[in-house]
Formats: sequence, C-alpha cells, structure tokens
Amino acid sequence: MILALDQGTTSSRAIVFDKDGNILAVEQQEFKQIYPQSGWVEHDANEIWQTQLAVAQAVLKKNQLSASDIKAIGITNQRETTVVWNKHTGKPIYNAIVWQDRRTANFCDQLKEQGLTDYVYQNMGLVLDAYFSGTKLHWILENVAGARAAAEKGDLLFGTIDTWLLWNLTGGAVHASDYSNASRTMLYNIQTLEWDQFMLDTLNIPANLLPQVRPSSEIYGASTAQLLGAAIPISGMAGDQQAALFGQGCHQAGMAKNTYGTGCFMLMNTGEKIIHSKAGLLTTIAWGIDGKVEYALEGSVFIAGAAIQWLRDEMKVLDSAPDSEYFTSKVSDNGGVYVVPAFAGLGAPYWDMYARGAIFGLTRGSNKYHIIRATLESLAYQTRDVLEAMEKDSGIDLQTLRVDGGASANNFLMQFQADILDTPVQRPQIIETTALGAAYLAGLAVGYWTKEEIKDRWQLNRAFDVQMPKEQRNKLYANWQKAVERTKGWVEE
Ligand SMILES: Nc1ncnc2c1ncn2[C@@H]1O[C@H](COP(=O)(O)OP(=O)(O)O)[C@@H](O)[C@H]1O
Ligand SMILES: O=P(O)(O)OC[C@H](O)CO
Repeated sequence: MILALDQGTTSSRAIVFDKDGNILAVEQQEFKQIYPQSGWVEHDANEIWQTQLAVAQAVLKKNQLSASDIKAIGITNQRETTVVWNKHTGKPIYNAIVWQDRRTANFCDQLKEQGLTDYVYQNMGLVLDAYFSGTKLHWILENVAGARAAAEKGDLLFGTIDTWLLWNLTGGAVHASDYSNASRTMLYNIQTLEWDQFMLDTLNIPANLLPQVRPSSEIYGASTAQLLGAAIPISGMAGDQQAALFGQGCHQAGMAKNTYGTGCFMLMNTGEKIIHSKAGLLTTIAWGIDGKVEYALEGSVFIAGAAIQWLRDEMKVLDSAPDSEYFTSKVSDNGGVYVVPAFAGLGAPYWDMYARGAIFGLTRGSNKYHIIRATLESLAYQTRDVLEAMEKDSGIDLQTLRVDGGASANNFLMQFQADILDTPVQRPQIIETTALGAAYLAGLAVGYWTKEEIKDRWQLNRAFDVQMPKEQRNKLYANWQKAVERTKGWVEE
C-alpha cells in the first residue's frame, strides 16, 4: 500500500491506495483560514503540519494498518504558499502566506516598472503576479522583525508546503523540494533547472534559505520512526495540480485535465517542450522523472470551489457544498444573474490583481437559488476562458476534458461545463487524482508499480455530452465576458 499526503488549501488529507490504485481509506481535517486584512490570506504552518500528521496517523490506526503495510509515502500540496522557519528550533517565523494572498501586488507592480515582466515570463514561465512564492518570501524577510539578519546568518529556511512537510516528516534531516513545486516560486529557472541568481539578487533573497530541488519520484528520505510507528520512505513529491495531471494519466503531450478544488486548474502536458503562452497561461514544470523534466501549460483560476464555500460560510445560503446541486435545480436558469468570484483578483487568462468579486444582473425577482446557480456557473465560465487560451497556445482542439477535484462530483456543474465549452467532459472513477498522482510517483520510485502498470489505469465514471444549443451558449458566455470586464481594476491602491 502507498500513503498519499494531500495538503490542500482548506484541508489536509491522508489516503491509502492499494496495488490496483483503489482508495482503501481516507482521513481529512479542515484547518483555519486566517484573513488578517482585506486581500491577505494566511495559514498557521504548525497547524498544517499537525493536521497532516494527525490524518496520517488516524488513517493507519482506524484501519488497523501498521507502518510495515505502507511501502512509501507520496506528498502533494497546495503550491506557492510560503513558509519560513528557524532551522534550529523548527518554528515558523511568520504564518504561511497563502497563494491567494495579494499583499505583494504593489511590489509586483514595482518589479514590472523595473522591466522584469519579460524576464519572469521567459525564464520562470510565469506572469509577474503576487500569486507566486518569490514576492511573499521577500515580504517576510522585509517585514518580520529580525528576519533579514537571521536569514543572512544562515538561521532560516524557506519552503513551499512540500518542503515544510518533508522537513518535519524527516525530523529536520531533509530540506528539499521537487521540480514541479520549485517552478511555482518565481525564483526557479525552468530552462537551466537552477535557482535563478538574477531573481534572487533582485528580490534580495539569500541562496542559503532555499531547498535543494530534486526529481518528483525518488527516495528523499524516511519519516522518523516515532511519527507513524516505523520509518517509511518518502519517495514522491509534486505540486497538487501537477500530481493530478499525473494521476489522470495525462502522461503524453497534448493530454489535459481540469481540477475543481478551491481554485480551478487546467494543465496540458507539453512533453519536453517549453511552450511560452501568448494567451495568458503559465508554463510550468509538470514533473521530473527518470532523469527527464517535462513541462505543462497551466490556466490557474483562483476561486472555484472556494466560491461555493463562501456561499456556505459567509453568505450562509448552503449547509454544505454538495447541496448547491439540489438548490440549483429549484430554478430553470440563472435568471440573468452572473457572479464573478474575483475574490483574490483574477488569474488566467486576465491576471488582474486588483479585480474583486461582483454579482451582476440582479432584479426584484432574483432569489438565492439564482445566486447559487450563477456561482456554480462561474466555475464553468472561468474554465472556458482558460480552455480557449489553452487551445490557442497549443494549437490543439481538445476532444474531451478530463475532470477531477471535489466540485467535479457536482453533476449539474459538469453538464453545464460540457455545454458551455461545447466539449464533452469525462469524470474518472477516482476524482482524488491529486493524491493518486502522488501515490503513483512514490510507488514508482520504490518499485511498487512500474510505469507500464499505471499507464492504462484510468477508468471512466461518467461522461457529460454537449446538450445546449449554440445560441444559448453564446449568449450566456457573452454576458459572462461582459461581467468580467466590469470587475477589473476595482481596488485602487
Ligand atoms: N458537490 C459539490 N458541488 C460544488 N462544490 C463542491 C462540491 N463538493 C465540494 N465542493 C467544493 O470543492 C472544494 C473541495 O475540493 P477539494 O478537491 O477537496 O479542494 P482542495 O484540495 O482545494 O482543498 C471546496 O471548495 C468545496 O466548496
Ligand atoms: O488547494 P488546491 O487543491 O485548490 O490547489 C491550490 C493550488 O495548488 C494553488 O496553486
């Protein structure tokens, strides 16, 4: 069996997979979202580690498994989220700054004014945006008392969540990341496969903070014996979206998947080729395996399932996210209502750090069901924005879209998605493909699986074919585009 640790934006999960890639057991714990100011999002890095450890321990205990049943551990994680800790005490010096956090937007603008946009695009494959780790790390060094001096003395370590978990699991013995996570820092050169000295100098980041970057499937170290009962090799690591691409079996260039979690992330495998987007996508490292690095094009949508959580937690119009499907069926259409959930600005393909969320088209007859429906629909429209960019950049007309992630369980959403894209949608048996991908990467490295064995494992759960007439699709999407335009540049700083 393989144990996958899936550290997401809103919860930590531990999933045990058997040799056939089936889920044997799952444990999950949500943790605190911290919003210290408008546009800021933080996590307590200790709580991330504690919840992740607790679910790993619980999944073994509740299922009468022992460490010797587990051949390897794979780690997959929310990407970009930035932790800095003291390497002697193991204590974070500040909360983890989450990928959705916009506090460095102004600093990004200054970097743009210095003419860095093209450098970042060519060498990091990224858009110069507050999304990525580099400016978050810079902020911590500049703003946390004593941080700069401690960094210069060599007392601090930086990591994205993969690195933080690996360091804790190995009792501080291993400070490493994998190619896929490193490519999201805006500090890692995806052409030379090295930390980029020019970016480090520009952001004033001492190189001694940085983890070693290693392949996504190899033995990094072992968990310390007291954590899970005995030492277990940790042999797979990848950012959650790249892990999902792997878990969806998109191992060949031209294959793509879309994950509906907190955000929505569409990735297309482009093989060993770096394709620089002209349509607002990112170029990222998919994984490094067997001495070879492969790349992907990515469309990152910041708010997707999080908008449904917002309906549940802030608007209090839902008791649970799955209820959104039932409530949506209470109205026959969106009643002209459009929700643009630009709560953290807009990601691909717009890249507007100053956009904010809005509801359009309200009339006296609008009710909560329309708003719930319009919120679900917004996930599908955002996906179309990204798919159009993907098709332009790759020159590939996608015949079907493979989907996964929590919100892909929503049948209304998946049908609407196929209709709005005018492309059939395929949902696999296992929608926990992020964890599955991490398990595959870990299992490959310890010889639990061969590449051949995992190649054709993908199984269809349900296909959603296009049913909507063209005129209706065009009208809905045109209104969406109009709504998006009106949210842009809302915050003036
Ligand atoms: N049936 C559903 N319909 C709509 N949204 C859902 C449904 N189930 C879960 N979600 C949303 O999906 C997200 C959880 O998906 P998950 O893949 O676990 O995300 P993450 O890994 O980002 O934490 C939540 O934001 C939740 O609101
Ligand atoms: O937590 P998730 O699964 O929504 O993923 C977050 C992404 O990795 C952010 O880039």
